[in-house]
Amino acid sequence: MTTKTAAPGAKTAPVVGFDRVSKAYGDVRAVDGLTLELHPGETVALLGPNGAGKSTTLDLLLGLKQADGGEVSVFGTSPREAIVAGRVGAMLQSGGLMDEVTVGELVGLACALHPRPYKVSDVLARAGIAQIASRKVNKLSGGQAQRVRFALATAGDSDLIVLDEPTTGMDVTTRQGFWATMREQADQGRTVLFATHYLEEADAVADRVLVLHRGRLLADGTAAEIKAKAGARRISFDLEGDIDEPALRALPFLTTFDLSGQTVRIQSADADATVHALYGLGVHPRNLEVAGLGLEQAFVAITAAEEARTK
Ligand SMILES: Nc1ncnc2c1ncn2[C@@H]1O[C@H](COP(=O)(O)OP(=O)(O)OP(=O)(O)O)[C@@H](O)[C@H]1O
Repeated sequence: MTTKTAAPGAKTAPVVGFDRVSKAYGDVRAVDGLTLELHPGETVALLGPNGAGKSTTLDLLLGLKQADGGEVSVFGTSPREAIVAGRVGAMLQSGGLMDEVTVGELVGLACALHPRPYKVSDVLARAGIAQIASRKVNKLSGGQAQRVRFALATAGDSDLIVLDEPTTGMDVTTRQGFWATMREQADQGRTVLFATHYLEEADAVADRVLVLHRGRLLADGTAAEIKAKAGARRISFDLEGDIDEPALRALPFLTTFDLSGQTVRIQSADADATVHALYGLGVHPRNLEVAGLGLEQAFVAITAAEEARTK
């Protein structure tokens, strides 16, 4: 395997280009004027609540669905041309696996169809399914079937790997192995785009996070930038004696409030102002901690704010 690098100064087409792309199902705007570019070597997580348009976006990118408006390009060509040229490997959520064949036969077929195939034995080993190569595909557990889909996505030397919720059903060890392999792929210059509901995975693995909401891009940046964009901070402290809960709940800029025993945990859109007002109540908080949001909390804050804004 060689590392993929562009010639210095070369003007290359983006790996993926979405230019004002829309796709509706009846009244539902699944993808709504989406514009974005992906670049070589990026590992990009696509996040969004249920129904945000993640799968539709990936289907448009893979040419499995046609946009109603706008343009989708992959390596400067149509999705279909890029796929025929073997530049894209994909692992879809529940992509059908041919039931009556064995794992080895199916992976062998994927390798045979790829213009730049890897050795079948290498693909099986990388996906951790060499031991089950002779098993019929319809006899697999959910996690094993996911590994087979992963093997199909990496049957050849593709420049872009697209994964729709790839680790659903995988146990922790398999998941770790899976991401280690993906990191290798990205280190070799491949672009990896994955949709996920596991925000800790996005935080750990992706160097760019896209947050979709109702088919539109709500945030685009590193996980750290997304957390900063959410703005809010977590504040926790302990109080002694009687607690005036209504007064605490009335503190300014609170977005959440939780009182458990003598411990108060809140989120605030302006931690400085909240803490200032807290001392203004004349209480003496102990073990005061102010921390940034995790990606999961930032995601919830950003999408909730958008829900409130568009209500
Ligand atoms: N074939 C279809 N016919 C009608 N509506 C559809 C179809 N596919 C998707 N939708 C609708 O389009 C919207 C976007 O769906 P999509 O599957 O792209 O979202 P998603 O972000 O992948 O969701 P999830 O996280 O639940 O998988 C949803 O409102 C969904 O109900």
